[in-house]
Amino acid sequence: MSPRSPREISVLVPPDLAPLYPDDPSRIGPYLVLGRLGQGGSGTVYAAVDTASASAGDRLVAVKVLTSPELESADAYPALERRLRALSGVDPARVVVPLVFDSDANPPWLSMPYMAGERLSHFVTKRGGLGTGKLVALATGLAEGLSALHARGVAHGSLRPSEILLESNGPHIMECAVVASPERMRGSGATWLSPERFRGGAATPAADVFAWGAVVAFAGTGRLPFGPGEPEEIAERAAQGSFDLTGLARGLQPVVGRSLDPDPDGRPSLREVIGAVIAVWQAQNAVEGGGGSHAGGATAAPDRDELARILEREWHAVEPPARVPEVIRLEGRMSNRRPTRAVFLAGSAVLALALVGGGVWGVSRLLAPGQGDALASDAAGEEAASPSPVAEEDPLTLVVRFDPAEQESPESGPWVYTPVDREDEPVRGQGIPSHSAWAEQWDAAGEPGEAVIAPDAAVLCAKFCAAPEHLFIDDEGRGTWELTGSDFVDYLSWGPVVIVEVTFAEPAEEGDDGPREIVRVTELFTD
Ligand SMILES: Nc1ncnc2c1ncn2[C@@H]1O[C@H](COP(=O)(O)OP(=O)(O)OP(=O)(O)O)[C@@H](O)[C@H]1O
Repeated sequence: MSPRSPREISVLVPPDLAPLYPDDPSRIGPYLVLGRLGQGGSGTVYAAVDTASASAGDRLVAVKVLTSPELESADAYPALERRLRALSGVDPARVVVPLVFDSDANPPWLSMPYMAGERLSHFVTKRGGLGTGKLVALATGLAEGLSALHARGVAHGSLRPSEILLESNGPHIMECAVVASPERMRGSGATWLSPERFRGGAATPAADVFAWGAVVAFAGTGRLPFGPGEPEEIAERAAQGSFDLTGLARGLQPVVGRSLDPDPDGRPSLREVIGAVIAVWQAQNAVEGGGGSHAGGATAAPDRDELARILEREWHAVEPPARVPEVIRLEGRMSNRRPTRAVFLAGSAVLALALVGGGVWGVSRLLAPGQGDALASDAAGEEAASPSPVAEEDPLTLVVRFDPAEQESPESGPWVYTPVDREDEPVRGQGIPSHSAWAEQWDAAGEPGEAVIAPDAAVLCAKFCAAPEHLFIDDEGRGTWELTGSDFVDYLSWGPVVIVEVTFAEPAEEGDDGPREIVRVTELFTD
């Protein structure tokens, strides 16, 4: 057996992974794309590899490229960013939450843990309604997941059986990134839409409680609670509170019935829902001689231990098919957005024109004394006769723009940067701008140059660290999250444009005109 090359890694992939289409991306953000998991109304989901993960079992992620109609308007993107950021902080026990996302990308994408299991819709359609124990576990698990979302200010808005995954350790709520519009839901999704949502109302916690009731009724009976028919007929019955819960475990009928109240104010809170379902389980277990204290009740605080106990005792989920090991070669891992030479040259010409009148915002704060002068002389065109942008007067510290789309060799370098500055003070406290919106606030202030990035360079990033919980900016708008030069290089092979302050190493020898070495990078950003 020959030893595996360090450029190969082993990944456990699903046995039935569909191949990529010719136009599918081979790389999304930091991930290598392996195959297709499926396509829905809001985008395409790919199986992809997190090459940074050390364990074969955890390397597989699902990456969803969002192309939903809800994202067609420009103002949808800031809202998407806020929502993804909030979702990243949701307790992942019962909700599939984003690991990394890029809402600036075109199209935006998010990665999530790869989840194997069966959708509730398929499960019930194939096997009929769930038994009481499993139904109670599903009902509490979903209510717990919705509570976790609401605790972060996120209403799901489009909960339905096809977005509930029955996984080996319990149910999981999926598809939280984009709220399906009432128009999109009205077709086949009318059953799960509360009357106020069907009329076009916003996603709210009360509407999620309604969807919870409809899903639990369906899961318990195998039938649609408002019966079959055209969406308008179903909505009419929902608006009249005309549901049929025959066959649903008797103890659950009152709380499910109240959840389906056409009036949002008449619906129980999730806390009441959880208390009521726990009480049903405890009563049943007492009758059957099982354990369980009778401390539940419709308004008691949900008991996390009891929820865990219910799942442990009652959840016998479908075991997913075993994943198979696959060796992935990392060679040829390249950005999908490599520029042509023509694009780069065109960009340089525009930058040369932009030199005159370059501003100096932050230069006094961001550069050492005297370095602003060097930039000003660049702007006045004194460098025009110089053969190299890295001539002797170049400062050791410079504010620059790295645009991954301009990198000829995003993995091996040298890396192209453009000096930038700005005239105005950035407005703070207006929310976090996108990478591109932030970069546009900076003007070119010098010719592009080439540098190498020391793998162990100190890197303080703000937004480009990508994982939202890593966004730490100090009072001066500088990144505080520590990475290394290697991480920054990796980012340059896939990420959006970034504005950073770089510090170069002292030239080894007088007159050395090779690419300068960057030993420190600090991302500049506002909040
Ligand atoms: N985290 C994940 N892990 C594994 N597979 C996933 C994951 N997320 C989605 N999938 C799979 O990707 C496919 C598409 O899912 P997606 O939720 O985008 O579409 P959908 O539910 O079919 O339609 P819609 O977008 O209209 O809800 C489905 O087969 C789904 O099981």
